[in-house]
Formats: sequence, structure tokens, C-alpha cells
Amino acid sequence: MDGNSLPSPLSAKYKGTFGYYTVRDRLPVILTKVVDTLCRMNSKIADQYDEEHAESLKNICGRISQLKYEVQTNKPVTPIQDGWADAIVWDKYYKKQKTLIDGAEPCWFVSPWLYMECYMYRKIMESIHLSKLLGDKIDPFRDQKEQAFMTSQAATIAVSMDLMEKLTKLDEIAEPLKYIFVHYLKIALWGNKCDLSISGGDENTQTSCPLAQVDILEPYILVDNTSQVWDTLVAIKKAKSGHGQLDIVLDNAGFELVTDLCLAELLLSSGFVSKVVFHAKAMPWFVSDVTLHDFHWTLQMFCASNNMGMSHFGNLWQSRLKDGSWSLRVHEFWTLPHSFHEMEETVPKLYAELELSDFIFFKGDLNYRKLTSDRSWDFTTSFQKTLQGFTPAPLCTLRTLKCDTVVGLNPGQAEKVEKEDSDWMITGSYAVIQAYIP
Ligand SMILES: O=P(O)(O)OC[C@H]1O[C@](O)(CO)[C@@H](O)[C@@H]1O
Ligand SMILES: [Mn+2]
Repeated sequence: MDGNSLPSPLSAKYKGTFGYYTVRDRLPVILTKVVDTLCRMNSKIADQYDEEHAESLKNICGRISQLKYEVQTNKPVTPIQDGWADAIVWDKYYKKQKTLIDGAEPCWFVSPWLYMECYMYRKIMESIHLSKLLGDKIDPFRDQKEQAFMTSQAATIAVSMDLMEKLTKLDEIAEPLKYIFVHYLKIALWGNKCDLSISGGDENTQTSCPLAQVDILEPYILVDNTSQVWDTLVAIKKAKSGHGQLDIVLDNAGFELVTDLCLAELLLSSGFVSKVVFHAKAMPWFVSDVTLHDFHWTLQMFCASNNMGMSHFGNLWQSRLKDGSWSLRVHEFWTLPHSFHEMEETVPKLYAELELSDFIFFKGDLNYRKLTSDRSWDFTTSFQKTLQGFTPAPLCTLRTLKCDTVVGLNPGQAEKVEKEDSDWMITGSYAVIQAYIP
């Protein structure tokens, strides 16, 4: 427990935990990969620009190597110095963290894991931003994200074709809409298996057929509030006469984004809502998270595809962005270390914006950690309690478990799963669909 009687935040200070292994082993591997990727860009940068740019790239690599050294030797956190607007918020957060450890310096194997992991990605971007020549030109994870999209082509085609067929026959098919919804909700859930930070940046894509997998994976959903979500969406449709707004706080690019777009399309074209707002990251984040660029690039890939389903949706989705039924937002809050219960005080405008939503989906593990403030909660603690008042609208988290915290389980459930698979919390093999409907 910490000072205000909440369970302690997960931290690398607890040896043998996943947070400890992440900071000790996985983060340095990710940093090494970033340096390798940037080094490999060297000749391209020299050709595209000039030697001065290539020199600048070397300096970026030097700063990131230094960061790796700091992680491995448990050095204290230093301020963000790239002059970006969020630097002040990071500084405030740092000061607050300092008071929690009696004025000692926050550092890698002492401070909350969530803070340190977010700080690492922010420091990578600082290293890049500090280059005057290349500061706004490099996404160190872009190649990996694009490759992940490419290698899940077969799965992307399968869902695009299936959805197109279902939507064009919506009035004729016997299959109840609820069944189609449940299917696409679960495809979007399992899409979250495909992130690139859990695999240390190694390939981790959807190669098997996602449509068939949904049924097979059913026993691995530990909490399933799908019916509640469906009932709420039906009620929203009625109350708003189909003019409600859905928000999706995105997680990863590649196949996961494809599944999110399909879910959004289903809810829009079947008249549940008339507007979908997607929230993407303001900078490259946790290897595979969607940035504005990734979102637009994905749509371009759909448009350019010679598969009928993909090009159909590519063109439709571009038109949705133009007519405003889809919109894309970025806010710096999603790349801060804060838990979501701190949103209302930290960025009241974003909170107020989310209050306009009729329903919000939060995708992925990191969003889950921030919803529940990444603490060692008792497994049976209610999801609502762990939200600590973060309730801008009815919400639902679609998350595969990749970090050792989870709440809302039945008594004895965790112990039972532990016996099935001792790594159940960290491999993305299990999942939750957890809703809070006020
Ligand atoms: O892309 P997702 O689902 O948010 O997963 C990212 C997660 O991967 C990890 O790096 C692996 O545990 C976590 O630190 C992080 O929460
Ligand atoms: Mn992610």
C-alpha cells in the first residue's frame, strides 16, 4: 500500500516482477534496436539530405545510447529539454514523484514502472527533437510498423472482405446484428495481441485467420462485459436517434488498427452512431502505437490495394474523414505518464471533450494500465474502483494482458488461470472486455 492506502504502483524495485524484467532486460533491447535502426538510416539520410544531416543522426544515436546506459545503471530522471509544450507537465510530474519518495531522485529501478517506461519513450523522442535538422523528420519505429501492416495482409484482406459482404447485405442476412457486433468487438480485442513493444520490437503480426480465431480464443477472455456494451450501444442509438458519438482511444498500428477501423465502420454504418472520433498519439510511442502519420498511411494502403474489400474501405474511410463522420484527434495527454484519473485536473479540456462522447473504447494494455493506475490491485477489486473517478462517458477497455495487473476477476479465478499458465498476465494470451457504464 502507498501513503493514501491504495496498493503500490508496479515498479522495477520489486525484483522478480515483470516490471523489473522489463526495465532490466526489455527496455535496453528496445533502445538497442532504435540505435541500430537509426544507424542503418545513415547513408539514406546522407543521400537524401547531406553530411551535416548524417552527422546530426549520429548525435541522436549517441544520446539514445547514453539513455540506455542510464537505464542500466539506474541513473536519475533528468528534465525533458526539447522545448516541446509537454515538457512543463513532465517537470511537474517529476516533482510530484519526488515528493512521494521523500525528495529522493526518481530513477529506473525505484520509481513507478509506468512512469519510467513512458519517460523512456519520451526521452527517445527528446533525443530526436534535439536535432535541429532531423527533429521533426524521424519516427524510429516507422519501418517496423509498416512491416507489421504488410505482413498481416492476409488477415486484413479476410476481415475487409467479410465486413464488406456483411455490410452490403445487412438488411437481407439472417445473422442478427448483435452477432456481427460481438464478432467484430472480439476481433478488435484480439487485434491487441499484435503489439511490437511486448516482443521487444520483433515481428508480432496477425498471420492466422482472425475470423476463425475468435471462437477458439473465447475461453481466454477472463471478463466479458460484451452484453452490457451491446445494451448500452442499443440504448444510445435509441436515445440519440442514431446521432451519437463514439470515441476510440487507439493503441497499435498494423493489424490492430485495421480491426479498430472495422469496428468503427460497423457501428457507424449500422446506425448506432453518426460520428467516430479516433484518438492517436502525438509522437511515436511504445514502438507500435498509432500516430497521425500511421493512421493516414494505413488508409492510403487500403486505397492503393488491389483487393476489392480493402480499396472499398480505403475510399469510404477517406470520404468519412472529409465529411466529418470520422475524425482524428491527437492530444499530448496520451503520451504523458499520467493515469487517466489525473486527466480532469491535468487537462480539463480533453476531459470535457470526452464527456461529449456517448461511448469510449480504450484499446490495449497501456491504456488499461493508465485506466487502473498500474497498481498491484487485488484481482477481485472492482474495475469501477480502480478508475478512481475517471468516468467521462460510458467506457469499455479491450485489452490483452501484457503486464501483471488485472482487476474485476471472480474470487479464485486468478488462481485457476495461474495453474493453466503461469505467464497468463504477460503474454497477451488472455484478455478482458471490461466496461464501466454509469
Ligand atoms: O500496445 P499495448 O497493448 O498497450 O502494450 C504495450 C505494453 O507492452 C509492454 O511493453 C509489455 O508489457 C507494456 O509495458 C505495455 O503496457
Ligand atoms: Mn501499444
